[in-house]
Amino acid sequence: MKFSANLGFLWTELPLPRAIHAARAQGFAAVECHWPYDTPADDVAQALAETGLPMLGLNTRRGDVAAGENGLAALPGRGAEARAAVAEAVSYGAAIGARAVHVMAGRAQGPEAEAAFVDTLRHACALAAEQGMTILIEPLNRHDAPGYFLRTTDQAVAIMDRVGADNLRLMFDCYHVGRTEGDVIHRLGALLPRIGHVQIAAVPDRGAPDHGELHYPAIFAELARLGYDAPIGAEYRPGGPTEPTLGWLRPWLPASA
Ligand SMILES: O=C(O)[C@H](O)C(=O)CO
Ligand SMILES: [Mg+2]
Repeated sequence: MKFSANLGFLWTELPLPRAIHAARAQGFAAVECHWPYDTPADDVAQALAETGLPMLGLNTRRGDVAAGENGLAALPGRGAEARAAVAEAVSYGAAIGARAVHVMAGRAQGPEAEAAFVDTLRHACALAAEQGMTILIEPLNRHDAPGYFLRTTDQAVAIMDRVGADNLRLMFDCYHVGRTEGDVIHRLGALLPRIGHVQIAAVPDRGAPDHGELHYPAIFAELARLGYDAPIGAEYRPGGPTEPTLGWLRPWLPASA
């Protein structure tokens, strides 16, 4: 197994370029982030070049976070802002060589929200395809993201079918699936052809993937059996400095690391 450090949660006390170096020093094979937009893309690109780590993905902006917004793509009447957020993410992602953009749906419900989401995703997929990038959508659990449009993996598959784009994939976050859907190992196998990225954290506390309801050694063994060899995103809250929480990673590092 190879792992990607999610720098939206790990090493958040460091500026993003230094966090990329910290991830490399600890043996991660890749990095991913949430909202890197306050950091000049050139600085991120330089850190990636210095470390040799790929940037797997970044998120579209969420909108007015202070007002509780958590994405724009499924908000009826907000299509222009959603498209601008997609354009910004694809442009920033292209500048740093990122492989994927996670388009955040936002808090909305109902057929109009679904139509808005599908419309934004079709646009996003076309834009991302020009850069050879993938678009990801991620169901978020109701405890952490109340009111979020995209709730379940079944709903995500239905949306992907409706959009009908080759570069649209599911972000399968074992934490979110474990919190509300369960049956993680079975779902990974069933959804493998639709999955663009896998993320991990303990359930239910979202700590390091070494305790809690999900037994990650079994999940990693299943992913290996399925032939999944892309880096898995460590998207957990370390609750302090990251290094002391990395015991789970050590068995997966080469002996020299
Ligand atoms: O929270 C998550 O699981 C995400 O992956 C994310 O991108 C931000 O909500
Ligand atoms: Mg996630």
